[in-house]
Amino acid sequence: MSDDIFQIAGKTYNSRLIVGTGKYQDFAQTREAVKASGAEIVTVAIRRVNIGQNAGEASLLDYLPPSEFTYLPNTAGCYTAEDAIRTLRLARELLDGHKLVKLEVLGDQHTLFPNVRETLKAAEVLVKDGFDVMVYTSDDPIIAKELQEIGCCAVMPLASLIGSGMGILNPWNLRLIIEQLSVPVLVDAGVGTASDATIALELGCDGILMNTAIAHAKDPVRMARAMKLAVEAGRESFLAGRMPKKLYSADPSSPVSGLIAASK
Ligand SMILES: CC(=O)[C@@H](O)[C@H](O)COP(=O)(O)O
Repeated sequence: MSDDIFQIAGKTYNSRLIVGTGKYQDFAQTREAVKASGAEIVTVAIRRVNIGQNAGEASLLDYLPPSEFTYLPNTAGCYTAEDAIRTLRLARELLDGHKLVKLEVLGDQHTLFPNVRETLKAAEVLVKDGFDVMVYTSDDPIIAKELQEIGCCAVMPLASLIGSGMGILNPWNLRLIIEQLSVPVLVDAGVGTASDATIALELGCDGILMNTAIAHAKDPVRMARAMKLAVEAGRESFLAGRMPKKLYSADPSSPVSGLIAASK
């Protein structure tokens, strides 16, 4: 049993990878990729994916049963605090009082950047209403701290724009957020490939949330496996502690003293 515990809202998980469930060919492929990723938490856009809202249609719940996965309903597509709150209250009804949610309130359709003013407003209401709120936000350390103070159970700054696959654009801001917060910090959005995930965990992020990098890979199931390994490698590397960086100079790998003199 590892002593490297990853907890969200008091529950322990083995995997530090949270995956989205959108953008796949069909629910069968979603399931295969999620299984390959090793993720135990799956996030679901309540406005886009059927988990019982549309009776008579295929439901994700049949492919990813809540007995096997922790659901993280999210507010993708919401542009106001009011919309986000309403959406998560609906999710709570659909999932029998479920409390763990992902809040995202978007600023505009072009960037899908978070609207932090509306995000803060919604977070206050949802926390008071008893939700465990994992919150998508910008990589601004001041806002991240405010969200923790409001009572969010995890803060999730973007690596880069949702769906862009641009990777981590500002590792320095992420470092500031990680240093200052005591709740888990997860990178959410912008991952393009497995090395991005490794870097996020190496920086000290507690976990990572991604969707497009897996769903839009040529082989989503294989990429899901790669992400699992990348997250594990990044975490191990973080815990191992990297060798100190030096000024640009070499350091021979073999000893320099006691060398046998070369014969003439
Ligand atoms: C699934 C989800 O919640 C997305 O809104 C999330 O932000 C992931 O972004 P990527 O698709 O860039 O991984």
